[in-house]
Amino acid sequence: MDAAFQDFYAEKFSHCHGCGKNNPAGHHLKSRWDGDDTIARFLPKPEYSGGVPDHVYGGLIASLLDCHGAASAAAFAHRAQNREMGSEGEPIRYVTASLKVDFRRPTPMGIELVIKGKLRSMDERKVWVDLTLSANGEVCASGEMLAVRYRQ
Ligand SMILES: CCCCCCCCCCCCCCCC(=O)SCCNC(=O)CCNC(=O)[C@H](O)C(C)(C)COP(=O)(O)OP(=O)(O)OC[C@H]1O[C@@H](n2cnc3c(N)ncnc32)[C@H](O)[C@@H]1OP(=O)(O)O
Repeated sequence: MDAAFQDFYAEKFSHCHGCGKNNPAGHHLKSRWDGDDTIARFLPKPEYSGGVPDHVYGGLIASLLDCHGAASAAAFAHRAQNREMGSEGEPIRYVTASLKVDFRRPTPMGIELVIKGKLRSMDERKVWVDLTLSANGEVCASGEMLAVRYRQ
């Protein structure tokens, strides 16, 4: 499988609980291209249940959208410069400035979740990303992110 966007984060930036490869207790979310959009897949462990055992905890859903959106913003910004993540030159990295999540229906446990990102727009320092999280082909949550370029 192709390298994920997060595989190109510097070691010092790889401690995120949601997506950092250097966080042994973390989720290790991996985001990749899906045509012009982005995609990640994740199967929650049973301890991430919500109010009832067969629904996913909303905080985990927000976390998955957060990490996928920030990684997607970085990838979109690279492509806007006709580059890919990991290419030569200064890495372009983004942090989440704002994330709105709509929980549209309960998210079932025990099913691989599909998280997708779509570029809405970008300017010099900001990227707006539309996000969805689906199970069994149904959108369970959607999100809107503003990611801001991290000044190294
Ligand atoms: C912190 C992490 C460090 C490590 C970085 C490594 C990076 C590579 C690895 C990534 C690892 C995985 C990441 C996973 C995703 C997270 O979980 S990231 C962690 C959660 N996010 C944070 O902790 C971010 C905390 N906030 C901040 O650091 C600062 O507020 C920001 C977002 C960098 C912006 O601050 P700033 O650089 O001083 O820029 P500022 O002028 O305030 O804002 C820039 C523009 O954005 C707009 N803006 C800023 N915030 C907002 C907002 N909430 N709503 C609307 N507009 C806003 C401003 O109005 C401004 O617009 P313009 O005037 O340019 O039109």
